Amino acid sequence: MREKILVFDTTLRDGEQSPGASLNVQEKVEIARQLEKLGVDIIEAGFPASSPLQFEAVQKIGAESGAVVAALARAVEQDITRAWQSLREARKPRIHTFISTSDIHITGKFGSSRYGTSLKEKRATILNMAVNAVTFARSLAGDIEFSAEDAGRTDPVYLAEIIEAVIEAGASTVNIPDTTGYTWPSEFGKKIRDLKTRVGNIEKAIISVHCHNDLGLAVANSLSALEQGARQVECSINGIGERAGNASLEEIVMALKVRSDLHNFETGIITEEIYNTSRMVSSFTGIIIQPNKAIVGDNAFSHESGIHQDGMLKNRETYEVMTPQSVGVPETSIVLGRHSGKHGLASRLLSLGYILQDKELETIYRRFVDIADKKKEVYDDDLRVMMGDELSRPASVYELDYLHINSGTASIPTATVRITHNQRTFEESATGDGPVDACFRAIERALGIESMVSSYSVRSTTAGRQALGEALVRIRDRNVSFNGRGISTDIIEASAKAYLQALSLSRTYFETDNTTETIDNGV
Ligand SMILES: CC(=O)SCCNC(=O)CCNC(=O)[C@H](O)C(C)(C)COP(=O)(O)OP(=O)(O)OC[C@H]1O[C@@H](n2cnc3c(N)ncnc32)[C@H](O)[C@@H]1OP(=O)(O)O
Ligand SMILES: CC(C)C(=O)C(=O)O
Ligand SMILES: [Mg+2]
Repeated sequence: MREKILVFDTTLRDGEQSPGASLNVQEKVEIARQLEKLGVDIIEAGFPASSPLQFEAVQKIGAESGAVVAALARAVEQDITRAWQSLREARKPRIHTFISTSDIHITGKFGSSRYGTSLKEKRATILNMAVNAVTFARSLAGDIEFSAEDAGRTDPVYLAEIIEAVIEAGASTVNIPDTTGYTWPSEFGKKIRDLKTRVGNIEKAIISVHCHNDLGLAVANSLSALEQGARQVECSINGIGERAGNASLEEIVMALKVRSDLHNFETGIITEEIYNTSRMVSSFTGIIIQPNKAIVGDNAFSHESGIHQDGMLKNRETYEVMTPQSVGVPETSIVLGRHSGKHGLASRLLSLGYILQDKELETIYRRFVDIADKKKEVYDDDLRVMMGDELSRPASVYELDYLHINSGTASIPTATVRITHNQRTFEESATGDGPVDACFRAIERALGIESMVSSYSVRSTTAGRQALGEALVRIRDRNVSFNGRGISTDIIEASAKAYLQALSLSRTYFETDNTTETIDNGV
C-alpha cells in the first residue's frame, strides 16, 4: 500500500500573488473547477480579508467544490473572521492562518514596541498570537492549518516550540514554508526530520511544506521534505507565485510518479489533466510558460536534433522518461530544423504521404538543409511546398548557382547571377528598376536572351516572418507559354528560381519538339 501525499494547490492564492497575474471571480471559479478535475486535495482559493473580489471568489469556490477549500488569514481575529465568513457555505472549509517565525521577520516586520522590545519578548508575543489565532479559528471551523512563515530561516528550537503550541491549540495541519526559497534540499529535509523528533505531539497533525523557488530548489526541497515525513505538499500550476514562484505542482507530481521506484508515495492527481490545467492557468493569468519548462513547456516533448530524432523513432524511451499522453500532451513532436537528420525528415514526409526512395531522400534532404539553414523551424506546409516543387521539376534545368543583390533606398538595384546548365557556367550582372527586375535582367544577359516574362507574382505559402515565399513567373516563348515556380525564404531568390524554371521548361519543350500551348510545372 502506498502512502497518500495530499496535494494543496495554491495557484489561486500564492500563484495569484505573481506580479502581473490577477484573476476575476469567474476565472478563479473556472480554474478551481479544473483543479478539482485534476484531483487536487485542497484548493487555497484566496485571502478573503484582502478584497471583496477575493472574498466572493472564495465564497463561490467553497460552495461548489468537492475538494477542501482553504482561505488564508493573518493571525488576527479580523482576518480569520472574514475567512470564516467566506467559507460558511463551503462543503469542506479550511481556515489557514499564519505568522512569521524567523528572527529576521520578527525583528524586521514586527519592529513596533507593541510586540515587545527584546527579541525574546517579540518571540513570546508571536507565539501567543499564533496560539490565539488557531484557538479562535478552531472555535469557528474544524479544519485549521497553521503556517510558520519563513520557517526555512527559523531557529529550529523556537520553530518546534511554536508548532507544538499550535497543534495543542487545534491545528490539524502545520505548514513549514521556505518562504524565501533559501534552504537546500538536505537542510530542508533535516528541518522536517527535526520537527518529528522535537515536537512531542507532531503525530496529531499533518506536516505540510510550502517551498518557494528563489534558488530554483522549490521542487527538490519539497521532495526532500516528503522523504523526511511531510505528507502535504503546497504547490501551484506552472510554479507561479510570489517572486520566482512556488514549487510547481506538475513537476512534483510527475517526479513522484515517474520515480515511484524510489519511494512509497502516491498522489490523487489525474496526471492526464495536467496540460489542460496548465494552459488554462497560463491563459487566464497572462503568464506565459517558458518553452523549456519541465512537463508543460512547448519543448518538453519536442525533439530537434537528428541523433535524438533517430533514437526516438527507433524507441521513444531513448529520450523520454514519460509519455506526453501521461500529462495530457497529445503527442511527441519531432521538430524539423537545422539539426535534423534524414530519419526525422523521412518519417515526417511519410506521415504527409510521401514515400521516398533513398536517392530521392538524398536530393530532398539537401534542399531541406538549405531551407532549414535559413529558417528556425521547417513546418509541414514548408515540406509540402518543397515536395510539390521537387516533384514538378523539369528534366533539363538551369540551376541558380549564385545570386547577389545590392539594393537599398539610396542605391541602384544591381544583381549578379551565376547559372549552371549542362556543366557550363553563365555569369552576369545587371541593374534594374528594383531588385527583381535587376535579377531578371542579369539572368537574361547571362543566357543571352530577350525578356520573355509575361506575368509575375509572389506570395507567402507558409506562416511567420520566416515563411517560404513562392514566386510564379509566366514566360511566352515563340507563342507558347511556360509557368515556372520558385520557393525560398528570400523572395528574390524564389523569383530567380521561378524564372529559371520557366526557361528550363521552354528549353525542354523545344528540344523535344512538343506542340502544347501552355506548359507548367503543376502550379
Ligand atoms: C508569505 C505570504 O505570501 S503572506 C500573504 C501575502 N498576501 C497578501 O498580502 C494579500 C494581499 N494583502 C492585502 O490585501 C493587505 O496587505 C492586507 C489587507 C492583508 C493588510 O493590509 P494593511 O492593513 O493595509 O497592512 P499592510 O499590508 O500595509 O501591512 C501588513 C500589516 O500586517 C502585519 N502582519 C503581516 N503578517 C501578519 C500576520 N501573519 N499576522 C498578523 N499580522 C501580520 C504587518 O506587521 C503589518 O502590520 P502593521 O501595520 O502593524 O505594521
Ligand atoms: C502564507 C505562507 C504559507 C506563504 O505563502 C509563505 O510563507 O510563502
Ligand atoms: Mg508563499
